[in-house]
Amino acid sequence: MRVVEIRTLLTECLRHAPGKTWLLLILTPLRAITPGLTALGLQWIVDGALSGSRPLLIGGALCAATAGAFVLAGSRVIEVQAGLLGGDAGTVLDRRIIRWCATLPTIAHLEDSESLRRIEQIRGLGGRTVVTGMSVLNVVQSGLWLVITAILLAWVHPVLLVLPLFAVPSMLLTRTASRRTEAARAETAERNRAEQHLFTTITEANSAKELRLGTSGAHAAAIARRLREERTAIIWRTTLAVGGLTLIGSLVFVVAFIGALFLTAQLALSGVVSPGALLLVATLGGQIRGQLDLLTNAITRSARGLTMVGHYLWLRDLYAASTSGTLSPPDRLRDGIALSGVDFSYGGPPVLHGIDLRLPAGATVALVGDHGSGKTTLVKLLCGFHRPTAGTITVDGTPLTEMDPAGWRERVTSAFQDFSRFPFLAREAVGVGDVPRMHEIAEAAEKGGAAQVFARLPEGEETRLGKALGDGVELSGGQWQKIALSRAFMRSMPLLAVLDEPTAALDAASEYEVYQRYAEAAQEWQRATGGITLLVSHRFATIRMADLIVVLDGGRIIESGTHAELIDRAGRYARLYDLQASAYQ
Ligand SMILES: Nc1ncnc2c1ncn2[C@@H]1O[C@H](COP(=O)(O)OP(=O)(O)OP(=O)(O)O)[C@@H](O)[C@H]1O
Repeated sequence: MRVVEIRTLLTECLRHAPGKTWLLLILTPLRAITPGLTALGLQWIVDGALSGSRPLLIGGALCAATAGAFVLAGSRVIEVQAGLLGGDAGTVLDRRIIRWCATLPTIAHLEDSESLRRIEQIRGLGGRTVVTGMSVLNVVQSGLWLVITAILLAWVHPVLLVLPLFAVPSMLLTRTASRRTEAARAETAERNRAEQHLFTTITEANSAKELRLGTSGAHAAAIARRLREERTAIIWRTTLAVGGLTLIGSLVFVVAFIGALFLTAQLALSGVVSPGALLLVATLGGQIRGQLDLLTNAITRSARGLTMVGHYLWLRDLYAASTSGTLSPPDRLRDGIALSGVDFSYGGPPVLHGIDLRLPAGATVALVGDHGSGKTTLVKLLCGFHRPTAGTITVDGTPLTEMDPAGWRERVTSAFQDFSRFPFLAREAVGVGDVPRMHEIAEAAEKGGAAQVFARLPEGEETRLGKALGDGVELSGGQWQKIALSRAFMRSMPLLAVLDEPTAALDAASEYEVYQRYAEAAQEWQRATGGITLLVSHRFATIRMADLIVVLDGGRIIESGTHAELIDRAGRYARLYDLQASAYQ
C-alpha cells in the first residue's frame, strides 16, 4: 500500500477542491451497492410474479429502479465532478512541477537517466491526478461490491461462496500481465527517449555537417533502427504474454460459473431456493468477471498513478533538499572560496578526489588539465549545480549548502564551452544574462564582442537569432560565442565569474584579446566585491595571466601556484607549457 502517495493525493484534492472531493469520496463507494440491489430486485420480481405476491413484485421493481437511477444519475455526477476536480487540482500540480523543474538549482537530475525517466513520467501527473484518485476509489468500490456479492451468494447457498474465488486466479494473472506491461513500458521509455534524441541530432543544423562528412549519419540511423527493433520486440513479447495470461484466467472462471448455475438450478428444482435465486446468481455471477476486471484495472491504474505521485514526491524532496539553504551570500568576499576534502561522482566512479583548494578573494584562478581531468565538474560544484559527494565548499567560511541557491546564483556569472544558443532577439540573447537589467546591454555587448556581431546583422540588435522561434539569422560558432561571452558580462558585481573555455571556437590571438579585455573589466569588480574569476582553458597564453594556476589530473590536484612558481618547479605544468610554446615556434 502506498499510504504516503494516497495521503498526498487526498490532501492536494481536499486543499484545492474540498466540496468536489468529499462528494466523490461519498458517492463513488456507494456505487458498490447498485449491482447487488439490481440482482435482488430481479429475484423479487421473478418470485413475486410466479407466486402472485404484489408486495414482492413492487419491492423488486423499486429496488431495480433505484439501482438503475443511481447508476445513471450518480455516475454522471461523479464524472462531472471528477472532471472539474481534475481541472482544479491537476492544474495546480502541473504548475508546481514546471516551477520545480525550471528553478531547481542543481542539475544532477538532468544528467542521470533514472532521474530523467522519473521526470518524463511526472510530466503528465496533473492530467492524471483525478484518474489516479478515482482509480483508488474504484478499488474501494469494487472491494465493497465483492463483499456484498459474497453475502448474497452465501444467502442462496454457502457453496456458492467459492465462485468469486475462481475469479481470483484470473485477477492475479491479469495483475501479472499488467505488471509485465508496466515493466515493458519502462523498458521502452528509455529507448524511446534515446530514439527521439537521435532524431533531434539527425535533424539539427548544428550536427548536420559532421553527420554528412563522416559516417556518423549512417551510424546514427543504424542505432535508431536497432532501438526501434528492440522496442517493437519488447512490445510484441509483452502483448503475447499478456494475452495468454488473461485467456487462461478467463477460462478457469467460465467453467466455475457454469457449475454455479447448474447447482442453483438443481436447488430451485428441488425447492430449496426460489426460482428467482437463479436470476440472482446469474446476474451476480455474470458481473463477477467484469467487476474483478474493474478492480484489477483500478489497481493497475492506481499503481501507475501512485508511482507518478511517488515521482512527484521525489521531485518535491529533491527541490526541498537543494533549496534548503537560506543564508544570503556576502556583499563582498573577504577571504574567498575554500574546498575541503571534496569528492564528487556522477553516480559511477569518483571523478574528483579529495580536493583541498582555496580561491582567494579578488584573484583570477586558472584550472588546467587534460581532457576529462575534472575541470568542468569542479566549476559545476562551485556554481552550485551539483553538491559534493563528500567534503565541503565554503564561501567566506559559510558552507555553500547553507546559502540560498537563488541568492548564490545571482552572484555568479558564467560562460561555458557548451553555451546556449538562445533563439531570441540578439539584444535579448545578451540581456538574459541578468534579466532585471536586461535593457542595459551596451557595456556587456562591447566587452564580450557582441557589439561587433550586432553591427553585421540586418536589423542590428533587433535581429532574431537562429531558426527555432522563427526565421532568424543563423550565426557562426565564433559569433554565438561572443553573444554568450557578452551575456556573462551582464552581471556587474559577481562574486564568482566562470569562463569555462567559452572561447574555444576563437583563435589563440582572439582568445588572448578577449581574456585581456575581460581581465581589465574584471579588475573593477574584483576590487569592489573581492570577486573571483575562474578560467578554464587549454591555452597557456591565457592561463599564465592568472594569479593562481591549479593543475588537475584524474580528478586530483597535482600542482598549484603562480606561473613562475610552476615553471620553477619543472613539473607537469612546466612540461605542458614548454610543449605548447615549442609548437608555436
Ligand atoms: N554528466 C556526466 N555524467 C557522468 N560522467 C560525467 C559527466 N560529465 C563528465 N563526466 C565524467 O567526469 C570526468 C571529468 O569530466 P569534466 O567534464 O569535468 O572534465 P574536463 O577536465 O572539464 O574535460 P574537458 O577539458 O574535456 O572539458 C570525465 O571522466 C567525464 O567522463
